[in-house]
Amino acid sequence: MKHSTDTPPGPRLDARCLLDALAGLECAGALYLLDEDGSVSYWSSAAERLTGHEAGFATGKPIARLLPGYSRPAADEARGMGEDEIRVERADGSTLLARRRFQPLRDQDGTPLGRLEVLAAIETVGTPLAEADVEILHGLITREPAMKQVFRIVRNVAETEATVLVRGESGAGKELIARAVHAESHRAKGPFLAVNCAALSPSLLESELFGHVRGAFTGAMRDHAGLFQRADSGTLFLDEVAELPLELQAKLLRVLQERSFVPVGGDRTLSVDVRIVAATHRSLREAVREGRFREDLMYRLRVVPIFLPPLRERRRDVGLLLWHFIGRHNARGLRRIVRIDPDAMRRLLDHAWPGNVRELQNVVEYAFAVGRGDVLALDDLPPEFREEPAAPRAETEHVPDEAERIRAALRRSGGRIDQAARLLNISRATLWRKRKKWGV
Ligand SMILES: Nc1ncnc2c1ncn2[C@@H]1O[C@H](COP(=O)(O)OP(=O)(O)OP(=O)(O)O)[C@@H](O)[C@H]1O
Repeated sequence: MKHSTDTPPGPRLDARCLLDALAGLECAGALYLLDEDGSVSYWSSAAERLTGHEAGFATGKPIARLLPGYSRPAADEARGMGEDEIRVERADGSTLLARRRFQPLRDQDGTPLGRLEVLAAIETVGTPLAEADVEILHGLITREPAMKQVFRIVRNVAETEATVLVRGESGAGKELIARAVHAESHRAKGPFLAVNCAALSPSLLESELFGHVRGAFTGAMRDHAGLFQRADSGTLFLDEVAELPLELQAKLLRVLQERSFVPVGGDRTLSVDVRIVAATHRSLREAVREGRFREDLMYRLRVVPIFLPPLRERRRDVGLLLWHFIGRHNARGLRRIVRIDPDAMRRLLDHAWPGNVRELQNVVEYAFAVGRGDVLALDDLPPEFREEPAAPRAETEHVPDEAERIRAALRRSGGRIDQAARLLNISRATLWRKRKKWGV
C-alpha cells in the first residue's frame, strides 16, 4: 500500500492506548501515573482490582487521600528509579502491604512531570478491625477523628453530672452514646432506662415517665412507679426529646431543676437522683422558634451538646463497620465472608446512608441472608444498591432525597407501613402518597 508523502504514516496509538498495553504487560503489579503534585492521572484496571478504587473515582484525586497511609518515595530515591515497601488502606478499609517500584517522569528538557508507580501485593494484612487507629467505646467503633473527639467528650462528661444532649440522624448511634455516658460514669452499676418520647401518647408518656397512683385515671388499678423512680441512682435516656408534649416539658424542667416530681394523680413529691441523657434528630433551637419547645428546658438539656456526624461524613467508618458486622456474622458460621468485591464496595462507599449505621447493619444482614460464598458480591446487596444509579459522592455534602429516605424507613421497618410512617414522622396516608409519587 502506498502512502502520500506529506502525511507520513505515524502510529495510530495514543498515550492511553500505550499505557493500557503497558499496564497489561505489568502482570505482576498495578500500574498508575501521578502528576507532579501527587494526583492520579492514570489508573490501570490492575490498580482498580488491587485497591478497590475504580479509575473514574481515582483519577484526579491526590493519591495520599485515595490511599490512606500512602507516602512518597524518600526524597533522594525519588529522583531515580527505585523500589520500596508501603502499607496503604484499600477501599474496603483493609490494609495492603505492597512492594512499590517507581520511576520519575520528565519531559525532554528534564522538567519533572510526575511519577509512574507499580504496586505488587505482598499481603493483605487483614480487615481494618486490627488497625492501630481503631477506637472502641462500649460497643461503638470508629477510626474517624470526628468520632474520636465524641468519644473523648463522652469520657470526660461521664465523670460529671452534666445533662447531655446528643444530636444526630436516625441510626447514627445516639442510644449507644447515651449508654456509653452511663457505663463510663459512677452510675454504671445503677439502672439505664430509655424511652422514646415520640412513640407514646402524651398521657401514656406522662405516666410512663412519672408514674401514677392507684385511681389516678380509669384503669389505674394500682400504684405504678415511673421511669424516673425506677432509674434512681442511674441514667434515663430520653430519645426524640423534641417530640415531648409541651404539657410534659414543665414537669421535666422541674425534675431537672429540683430533682423531684409528683406522680400522676398523687399528692406526694418524690425525690430522685437521675442523670438525664437526651437525644434528638433535629434542632431543639428550631423547635423553640416554632413554639413547640420551651427555651428554658432546651438550655437545661443541652448543658453538654454532642453532635454525632452522619455515616456519610465518616467514610472510613463504612469499611470498618462493614467488617465489624461481617465479623459478627462470620462467627455464627453459616457463611464466612473474607473479601468484598470492589464493585460492591464502590456502591457501598457511594451510598448516602440515610439510615446510618443501622442501615449498614441491615445491609450486612441482607448479604448473609441472600448470598453465599466467601466474597461479598454486588448481587448480595439489597436491590437499591444494584438498580439505582450511584448517588452523588458523599464528599459533596449529599442530602438524601425523599425516595431514598422512604426506602430506608421501609427497610428498617421490615416493610411495615405504620412503623415506616412513624420513622419518617409522617402519616400513613402521606407515606402512601409519597410512595406512589416516587414509585417506591
Ligand atoms: N459506631 C458504632 N459502632 C458499632 N455499632 C454502632 C455504631 N453506631 C451505631 N451502631 C449500631 O447501629 C444501630 C443503631 O444505633 P442507635 O440505636 O444507637 O442509633 P440512634 O441514633 O439511637 O437511632 P434512632 O434515632 O433511630 O433511635 C445499633 O444496633 C447500634 O448498635
